[in-house]
Amino acid sequence: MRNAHAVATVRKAESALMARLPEGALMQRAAAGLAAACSRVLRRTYGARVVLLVGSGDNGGDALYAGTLLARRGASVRAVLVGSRVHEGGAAALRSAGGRTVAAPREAESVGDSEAAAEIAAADLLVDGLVGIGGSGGLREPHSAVAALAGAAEAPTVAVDLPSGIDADTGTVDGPAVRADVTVTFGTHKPGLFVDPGAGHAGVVEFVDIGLGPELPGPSLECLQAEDVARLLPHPTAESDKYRRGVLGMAVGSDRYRGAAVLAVGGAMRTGVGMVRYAGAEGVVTEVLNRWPETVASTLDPMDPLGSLPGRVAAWVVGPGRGLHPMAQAELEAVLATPQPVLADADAVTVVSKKPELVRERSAHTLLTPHAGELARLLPDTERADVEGDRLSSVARAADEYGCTVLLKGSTTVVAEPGHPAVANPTGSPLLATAGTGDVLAGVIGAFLAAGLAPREAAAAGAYVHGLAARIAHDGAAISASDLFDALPLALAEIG
Ligand SMILES: NC(=O)C1=CN([C@@H]2O[C@H](COP(=O)(O)OP(=O)(O)OC[C@H]3O[C@@H](n4cnc5c(N)ncnc54)[C@H](O)[C@@H]3O)[C@@H](O)[C@H]2O)[C@@H](O)CC1
Ligand SMILES: Nc1ncnc2c1ncn2[C@@H]1O[C@H](COP(=O)(O)OP(=O)(O)O)[C@@H](O)[C@H]1O
Ligand SMILES: [K+]
Repeated sequence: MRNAHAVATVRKAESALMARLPEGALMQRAAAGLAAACSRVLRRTYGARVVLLVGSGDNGGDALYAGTLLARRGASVRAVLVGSRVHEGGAAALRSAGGRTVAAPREAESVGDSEAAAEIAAADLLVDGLVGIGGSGGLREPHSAVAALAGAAEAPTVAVDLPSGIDADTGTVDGPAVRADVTVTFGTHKPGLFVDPGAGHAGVVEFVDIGLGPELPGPSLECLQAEDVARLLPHPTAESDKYRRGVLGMAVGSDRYRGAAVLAVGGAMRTGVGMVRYAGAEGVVTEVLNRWPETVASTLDPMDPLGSLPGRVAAWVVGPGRGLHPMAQAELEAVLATPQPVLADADAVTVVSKKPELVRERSAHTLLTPHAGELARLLPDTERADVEGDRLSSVARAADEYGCTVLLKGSTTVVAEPGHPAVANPTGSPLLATAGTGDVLAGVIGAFLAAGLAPREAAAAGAYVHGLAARIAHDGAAISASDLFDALPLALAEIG
């Protein structure tokens, strides 16, 4: 598990730890880890040209002390000083180790022709110490101009604590920001390293333990790793039978959207569900049975559709491709009236946004799985762009408002549940941005719910497996939702 803490929490823990340690000890620990990571990226430190981008805070201080260690190992180190002040101790240490400092021009227009620009262009390695957790808002000038030069340079970039220009708590990016190949983060991960667009700027995230652990409370965000998912996955045993493995009720697809039913049922089947009890219109039942003959399917009686919904299920998936007509709404209400956990996706999310009490007043578990547009509908005065701009706060707000688990799909899938840390999925991939993959996801998570996983864990594990399956299915060309069927068992086997 990778844990992340909000900046305010990190600050508090750091001051508690600093009070017990000699002055500067934490920065030395951070710098040692940072220098080691730089050496790994460089492979050969001796003779390498290392350029530090140094802002006026302690993030710059870390870069300067790490640069000092690299200079002592034979690197040629230049520090480009950006901003009104510099960490004096760090700058003095670097100079005494043979490094040089170069001031960047204060005016953004002059940065491009400066000595600093020439140093950045000729570097073998750039170290981004412009701003860390003390950053607020988008990068100001001349930081922004220096970040742009770093982006245009050929050298790999190692970011100190986090890429400058990303918001540490949310991962939002306002204007230019550093794109790192490696981010070396100290004490704990920062939420913005796991959530796009910040995550996309961080590259490979390396963690340096500076001894903060005992001072930290529980995380605000978790990022599951393969071993965490392996612990969650249901594994059939000798005593298993189809009922114990989990029976999933599925009210998905319609005459208009038959594919949604085939995709969602397939997602559940290929994740190892014990049994799917499917209910739908006659034409859809035929399609589902043609592709998945193992489905236990019933045709809804047009005179009494609710009466023909299957019973004896451990969990429900409702909504994908089901439509918004009154009958679909009545069906959703009937399913939500059962005591089983319910995953409500797509059209069902839209219905819930108009009747929040359907979920709020439920005592059984509900998992909503909106994309950004659907989440915007769930929240008052919220546009899609607001959700995309701050995925973490938006999904947490929806979970609180509806008193249930919410999984927000998209560039980083994030799961929130009141009273628990949010979860960010690390396996997502833009390969999944194609019609129907969300239907498959609903089936995958439904299989986990039916097997007895709690909604937060089912959602997080489902997103992980789904993203990994997309990567496995991808052999260089584009993939479509049906390609996930064969890849899902491979993803599950890879996780173990
Ligand atoms: N506090 C501690 O105990 C430790 C802190 N460490 C480092 O210290 C960093 C935090 O240091 P600071 O609190 O000094 O803060 P930062 O160094 O992150 O940033 C503060 C400086 O950046 C400027 N700044 C803020 N937002 C800006 C923007 N948008 N554009 C341009 N300039 C901006 C501020 O005016 C200020 O001068 C951490 O990220 C980490 O790298 C590490 O040394 C480990 C120990
Ligand atoms: N840019 C992206 N990067 C990573 N994953 C994405 C991206 N865009 C969409 N996805 C994923 O693709 C799936 C799309 O689901 P959804 O929006 O419900 O589409 P559909 O209803 O067509 O199936 C989700 O799992 C979502 O997280
Ligand atoms: K930084």
